[in-house]
Amino acid sequence: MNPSPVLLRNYIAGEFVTTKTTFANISPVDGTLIGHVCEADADLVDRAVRAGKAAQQGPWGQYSAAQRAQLLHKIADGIERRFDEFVAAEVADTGRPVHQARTLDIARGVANFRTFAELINQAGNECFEMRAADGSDVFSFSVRKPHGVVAIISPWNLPMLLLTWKVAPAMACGNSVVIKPSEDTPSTATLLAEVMHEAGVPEGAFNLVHGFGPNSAGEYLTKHPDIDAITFTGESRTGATIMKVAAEGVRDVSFELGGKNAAVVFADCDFDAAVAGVIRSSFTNSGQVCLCSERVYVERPIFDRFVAALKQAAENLKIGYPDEDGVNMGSLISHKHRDKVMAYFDLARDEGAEVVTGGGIPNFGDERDRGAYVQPTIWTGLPDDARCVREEIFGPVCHIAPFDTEEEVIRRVNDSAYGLATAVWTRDLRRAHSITRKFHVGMVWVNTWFLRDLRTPFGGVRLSGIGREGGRHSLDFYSEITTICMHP
Ligand SMILES: NC(=O)c1ccc[n+]([C@@H]2O[C@H](COP(=O)([O-])OP(=O)(O)OC[C@H]3O[C@@H](n4cnc5c(N)ncnc54)[C@H](O)[C@@H]3O)[C@@H](O)[C@H]2O)c1
Ligand SMILES: N/C(=C\C=C\C=O)C(=O)O
Repeated sequence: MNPSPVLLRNYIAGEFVTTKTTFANISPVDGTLIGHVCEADADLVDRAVRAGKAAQQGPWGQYSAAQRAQLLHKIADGIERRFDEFVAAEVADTGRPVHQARTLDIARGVANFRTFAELINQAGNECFEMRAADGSDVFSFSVRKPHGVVAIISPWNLPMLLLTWKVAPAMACGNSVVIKPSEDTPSTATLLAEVMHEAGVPEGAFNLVHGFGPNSAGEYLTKHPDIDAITFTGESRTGATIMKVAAEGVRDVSFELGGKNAAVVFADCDFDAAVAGVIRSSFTNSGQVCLCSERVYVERPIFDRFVAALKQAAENLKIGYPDEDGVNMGSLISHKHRDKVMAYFDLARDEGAEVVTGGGIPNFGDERDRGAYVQPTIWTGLPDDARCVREEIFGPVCHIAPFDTEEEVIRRVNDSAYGLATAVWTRDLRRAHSITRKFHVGMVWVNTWFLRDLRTPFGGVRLSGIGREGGRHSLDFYSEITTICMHP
């Protein structure tokens, strides 16, 4: 049972703002009311964007890169000071294990601010020298300036991690931001606004509006003519909708979208490590990670043994309350999302899948039966053109199939409308080097998964996204660059 319901407010021009229209925030663990959220209407979104624009002409627009870096470290300090509150808020909204919220979600929130504080402080700009036709030595150099006001729209699966992955570089580059978190996970974004306020972020530099997508804050924000760039993380079809809106005014976009990622397990792999790795890549966060492996291909000589081992490992996963000792998996984000996942469980049977394990809803015999839990599920026996093998499900489920040659598995992995991430398990270094570049994806992990160096480019191809963020790639997206040519 959650403590007394809280009221989550918007944050605009340095002030917390309530609204008459609110929506409920419901716990996915037991269906109880966590609190109410103040929904921003078009006027309030307009106020937020205007505050962001005004901030560019005020003190925030005068901050040097070093001053912005210092402020980002102060924000990271503020999150660390309230770390347990952020963990509790993320767990309340999502039902995830406390351990994951501590070691992944909130820890990455701090790391994102610290990483981009360092990067903006060290970032140099290009400078070239040439001899002009008149014999003069000419210097051409570039300078970075902010776009202005950046709309940041984030999803519910890794709320704090993904929101700060965008807020940190956007502010590092001097932009004002208006954030619109998912309606399913409003709590840590609201805590972040409190930390921004406590850190003394100049008014209008950071603004928060709560609401939904269509005909609500999300749409009002992306359609606002004073939004200079849009960074969005979410479903591919939502990205397509936002891209059409961004075309009005030709605004820059950065999209991190859906995936139908593959894990490829060769017979020469470290078997136990590969089993543990595929369990992680299929069931972390109840499979609600864009990078999760919903397709698993195993070289035929070890296929039967691997299926049996993966089945056993999946059945050993502890599903339960977020704060239970040793819990590995929590609930899905909502009943609505669970209905979507369960519809795929039914579809898989209709498409002829063999259910190796799972496929249903766990029976706890307590209030968790009012939550949004599903069983970790493994299928086999489906053809590559089955919908369950081609469409993103975004739950704790994977389909496992045998393969015989490298050429075959590369072709099958690439036979997808998505292209986000692939995980490869092999001890053969030659093979690892030769096949990894042949996958049409944004990222490939070898003998690991979701291990992140925040300086590297992150993003997807095809329906999985547009652009790359991470390291200087973020600085390039969140900056306008002017090239200046100096003739003596
Ligand atoms: N590639 C990545 O890095 C990455 C990371 C996380 C999640 N995702 C993807 O996100 C999806 C799950 O997240 P979700 O269900 O929150 O996605 P979603 O697209 O339903 O919503 C994402 C955000 O967009 C807002 N939104 C929805 N419609 C909008 C519109 N028309 N205009 C403006 N805003 C709108 C929502 O309110 C929410 O804040 C999955 O497909 C997952 O693969 C991708
Ligand atoms: N963008 C990142 C992760 C995305 C996870 C998708 O659910 C990251 O690790 O920076």
